[in-house]
Amino acid sequence: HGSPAWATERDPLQVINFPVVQLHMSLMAMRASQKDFENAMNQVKLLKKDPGNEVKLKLYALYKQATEGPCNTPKPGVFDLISKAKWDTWSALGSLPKETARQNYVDLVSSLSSSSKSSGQVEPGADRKPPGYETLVVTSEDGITKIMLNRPTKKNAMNRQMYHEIMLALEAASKDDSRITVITGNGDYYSSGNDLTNFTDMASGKVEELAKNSAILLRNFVGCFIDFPKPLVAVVNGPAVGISVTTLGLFDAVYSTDRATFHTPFSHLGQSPEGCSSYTFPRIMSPSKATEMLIFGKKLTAREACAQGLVTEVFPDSTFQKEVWTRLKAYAKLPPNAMRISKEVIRNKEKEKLHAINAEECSVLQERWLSDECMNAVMNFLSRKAKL
Ligand SMILES: CCCCCCCCCCC/C=C/C(=O)SCCNC(=O)CCNC(=O)[C@H](O)C(C)(C)COP(=O)(O)OP(=O)(O)OC[C@H]1O[C@@H](n2cnc3c(N)ncnc32)[C@H](O)[C@@H]1OP(=O)(O)O
Repeated sequence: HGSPAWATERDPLQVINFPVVQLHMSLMAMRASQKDFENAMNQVKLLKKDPGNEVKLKLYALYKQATEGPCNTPKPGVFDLISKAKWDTWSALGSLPKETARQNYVDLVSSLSSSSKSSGQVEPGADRKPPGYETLVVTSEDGITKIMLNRPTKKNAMNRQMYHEIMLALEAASKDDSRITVITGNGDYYSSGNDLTNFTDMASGKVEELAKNSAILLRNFVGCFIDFPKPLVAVVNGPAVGISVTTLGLFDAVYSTDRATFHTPFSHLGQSPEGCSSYTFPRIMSPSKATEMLIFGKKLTAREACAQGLVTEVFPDSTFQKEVWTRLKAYAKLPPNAMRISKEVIRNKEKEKLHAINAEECSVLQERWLSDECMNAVMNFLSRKAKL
């Protein structure tokens, strides 16, 4: 975990990369003195749990408003995401008086300190808890390990952290005593695919090195799906885009709500297929149907994706969760060794081939990421000129 620059500047925010804690704004009527304000600044440095970026931005904005007044500095450029987020939050405070900002800052820190103290108490058995994830919620019950993508406000876009955490969660699930592993999304999307802000690092130079490292990350990520030993099921709770669609070809079953759509707009983004889809999709759905999706970016409805064989079964959205989980719980009662060995028999013949395809796709993409076509498409999205 690398701390972003804004967390290490001389702001009153010094810590990062712990799970988000719940924010409870205190409505204290008392006015905060300068001394209270200074105490609060010191308290922030002592917080045991990171309050999460949203709260830290709020703290930053209140601090600036309390000490400098309304924001009147120039708006940072589109690629300077962190400065822009700070600027946006400070600007949003408008003409809030300095005293009120100071009071709000003190109240906010006080609520964080009490929440940090109460969550610091050790629960019985806490030492047996699985490691925390920032971008996922991972649970295991009834023989099923559920890996839920958990960035709903970003439509579960996959940032670097999420790629790493999915790999870790799959590794853990392959070894735990569950029989089936499920990937699903929190909120209205399954996933909007690669987080396009992953590209903003390219603005900081060393682009070839970054593209090379990203290709390694992608290859390892897809490799985890190719090698996963237990039945792997996608519970597609909403629209799916990009890499969240292509990897479906490596799952053992894909259950979808009728609200979902399946979209791989690689040409629109100046990119090319990954997740072994250049191999799996033509086999699953026919070469020409795969062309429509992977080259022309045709978006499929869930029913169309089912007719093409990418989706195993579609359920009405109103009964989706209930029906799918009832079915999965029944499947999870089947003998685990038989399921694992059957998967081996079905998949092992293809494994070597899939790893070779994966390597080739990643090396093509490494070049694509450096192309004008790709950079223009990403910039259009980030500057709010384009959406899918
Ligand atoms: C060299 C660098 C390489 C990088 C690292 C490589 C790692 C491996 C790469 C693997 C290759 C993968 C390829 C793909 O997956 S291609 C697909 C990429 N995805 C997209 O192009 C989708 C972009 N998003 C959209 O078009 C729309 O957001 C969407 C249609 C999905 C939803 O529209 P809607 O209007 O309903 O919602 P919002 O746009 O308002 O979204 C809410 C907030 O979520 C943010 N968001 C959504 N999707 C993404 C995304 N993919 N990347 C970044 N951010 C995303 C959106 O900006 C909103 O944020 P704010 O509330 O802050 O505005």
